[in-house]
Amino acid sequence: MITMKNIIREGNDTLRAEAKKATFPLSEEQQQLAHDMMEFLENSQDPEIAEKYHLRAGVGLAAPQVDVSLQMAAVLVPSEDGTAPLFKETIVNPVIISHSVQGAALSEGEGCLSVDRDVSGYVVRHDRITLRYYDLEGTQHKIRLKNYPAIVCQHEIDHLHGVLFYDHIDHDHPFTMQDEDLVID
Ligand SMILES: CNC(=O)c1cccc(C)c1Nc1nc(N2CCN(c3ccccc3Cl)CC2)nc(N2CSC[C@H]2C(=O)NC)n1
Repeated sequence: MITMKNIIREGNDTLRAEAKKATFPLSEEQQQLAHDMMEFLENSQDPEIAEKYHLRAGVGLAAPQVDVSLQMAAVLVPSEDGTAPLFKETIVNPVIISHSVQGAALSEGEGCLSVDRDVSGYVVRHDRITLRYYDLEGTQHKIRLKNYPAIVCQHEIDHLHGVLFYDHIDHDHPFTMQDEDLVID
């Protein structure tokens, strides 16, 4: 299982590299990694397992964060009421093919499993995106996401291109955003 010791932190060059596009069929090893990444997110969101294994909770994990420079990320955004997740998918070779002009940012800022410090400020992203990606079988998908799931996917796609959330923060005006941008709780 993946634990925090497998997650690389700021300063590791892999976090700033352009990850390699996956080719299909994925290797057994790459398929196992996808499974392990999703399992990490599930474990991290379970208070008992997270406490037992000292896991930081996350809703997304990109392969470069476990030192594998491959364009693959696991996303598991739970619903408020604990029923079916808002979004659960392993996205391979994801591309944002269109997006809203309107921006959005998490009201509390963003955290990252690879950043062991609080960096405050609005991370303004696209509120709505049309995302093209491949699943583990190599089937192409084109979906529209908005608000929190859209923000999480943009955060994970950034990791595949060596971008970290605080690269987007205007440190002179960290809590300034356009009037039409949304603040998401
Ligand atoms: C500095 N302020 C903050 O971090 C911050 C502070 C307050 C609120 C938010 C909303 C903040 N922001 C933020 N909170 C999260 N979590 C909230 C708690 N949750 C969770 C926790 C426990 C069980 C189950 C779950 Cl689900 C896990 C996810 N996640 C992200 N990000 C940024 S996009 C990728 C995603 C990620 O997985 N990061 C590790 N940001």
